[in-house]
Amino acid sequence: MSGYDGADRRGPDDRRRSGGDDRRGGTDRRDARGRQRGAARSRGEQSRTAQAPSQRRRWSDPARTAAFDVLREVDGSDAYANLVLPPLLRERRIAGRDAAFATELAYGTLRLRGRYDAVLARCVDRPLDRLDAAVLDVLRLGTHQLLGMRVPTHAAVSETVGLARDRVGAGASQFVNAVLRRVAGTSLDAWLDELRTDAPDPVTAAAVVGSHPVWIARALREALAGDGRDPAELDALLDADNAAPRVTLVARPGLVTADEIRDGAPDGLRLDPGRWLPTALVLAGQDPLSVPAVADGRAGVQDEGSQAVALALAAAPLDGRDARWLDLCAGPGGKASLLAALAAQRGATVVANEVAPHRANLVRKALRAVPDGVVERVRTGDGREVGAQEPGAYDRVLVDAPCTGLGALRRRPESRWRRTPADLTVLTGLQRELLGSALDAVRVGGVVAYVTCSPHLAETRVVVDDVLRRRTVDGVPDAERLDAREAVRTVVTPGADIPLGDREDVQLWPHVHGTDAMHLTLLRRTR
Ligand SMILES: C[S@@+](CC[C@H](N)C(=O)[O-])C[C@H]1O[C@@H](n2cnc3c(N)ncnc32)[C@H](O)[C@@H]1O
Repeated sequence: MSGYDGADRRGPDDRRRSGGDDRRGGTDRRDARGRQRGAARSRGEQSRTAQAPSQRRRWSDPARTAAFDVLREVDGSDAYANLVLPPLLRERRIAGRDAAFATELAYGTLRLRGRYDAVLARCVDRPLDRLDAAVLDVLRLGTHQLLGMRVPTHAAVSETVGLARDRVGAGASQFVNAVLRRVAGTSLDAWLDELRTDAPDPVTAAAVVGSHPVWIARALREALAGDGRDPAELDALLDADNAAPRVTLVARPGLVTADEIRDGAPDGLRLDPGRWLPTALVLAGQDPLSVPAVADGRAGVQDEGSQAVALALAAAPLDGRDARWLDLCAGPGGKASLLAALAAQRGATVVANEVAPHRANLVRKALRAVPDGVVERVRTGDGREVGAQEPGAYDRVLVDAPCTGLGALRRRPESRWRRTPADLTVLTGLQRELLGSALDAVRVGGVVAYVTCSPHLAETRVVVDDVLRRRTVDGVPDAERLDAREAVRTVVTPGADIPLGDREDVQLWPHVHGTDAMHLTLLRRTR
């Protein structure tokens, strides 16, 4: 081990100087194994043999530097990686394979941070929280290249050591070199066996190997069991959270069809049918905005699970008037636009409510292709007040409640490390109030869809049970559960045999359905 003590010895000017050279990126010179072909030559470096060892690899390559900068931004400013990385790649003109490499490196490292920290803790002679945070991020990036990507050991170590030298300092680079060689000395399978064996109990083992906080692994295991599934599926579920999700498009009914999207797509763009829904198309890798229908709002980017719950609300059986629909928590407008497209076909109108003004603006933008007159208004306000302000005014109401997002962890690489059990207390209180307001806002006989992108039982079944209990008079609640499975089955592609369990509510799962873990309960107001 080197004598590096974890301190960042360079001043900020040094850091700025070494970081200011990133615009050299943008060439498509990376080979399939993560090496940059001719990178040294393109930087005008001397040949390796002509250099003194201390001068070797003065610059790290742009893709690794970009991934490192994203990790620092996520760690230091609580930023969201998927908001930081794309503009950073554009600004530095990093494209093609380099962009794909930087994206996999940044997102994969963030997702698998828990697993890699457990490995690194076995290779470093002090607690990880005593390392300089930048050094720890460099080590995580190197470990992901070694254990999570197919980068050859030599390239992974030497390029990461170069990154450490550039971004942190020479002392750190020796330390990084020593630690990464220890990581590389054991295979991924052997590391995982060791982590599993050392864990105090099976859930902790699954959490460490599957790179989730233990409290989340425990909650997901309970949710699987609560949905009648085998808790042993936990490993598969955690694995699914660690895989990059595919980009799924929605063809908004009446505005465009899946076939029309395909016909209008640029040459060479691959669009496959969705797994469950006729409205869904899967895009292979490209920028969704290159699809004309996405650019003009007739289509959008939307997970198939999100499409399914919105379509199911519109398909739920309803007696009598079906003229006014409400989306109580609409921002940024994905489900509101799908509902509005359906409402246009059925002669209904939609009110979209959102508490955050900037997100209400996103809803307006998302609704731009919906025919005039269908959207009654986009209202900026607290959804908890709508029930009291407009009692019984709506025929269908969607409550897509703010939640922990534990069902969409694969989309937000860092979020699992930010969430805490304390978030549940705040969110579940809000969820109860929003569902109560929705039940007040719907007419007798009307339908409410309670939706979360979390399978956590405290956010799903417990909220619904509790709200119904509070609305009970003489032992009878004023709303009843409908069979949400039936509603979902009516909207899936004919012949698609979607597994939906044996409860009336629907819980989708990434490892089973390939969707986010969306929850749907359908309720009918009875009095
Ligand atoms: C899960 S997101 C909704 C996603 C949206 N339905 C879609 O498909 O694009 C929850 C939304 O609820 C909003 N929200 C939070 N508290 C709210 C409240 N008290 N009233 C209304 N909306 C609220 C959040 O700002 C967020 O935009």
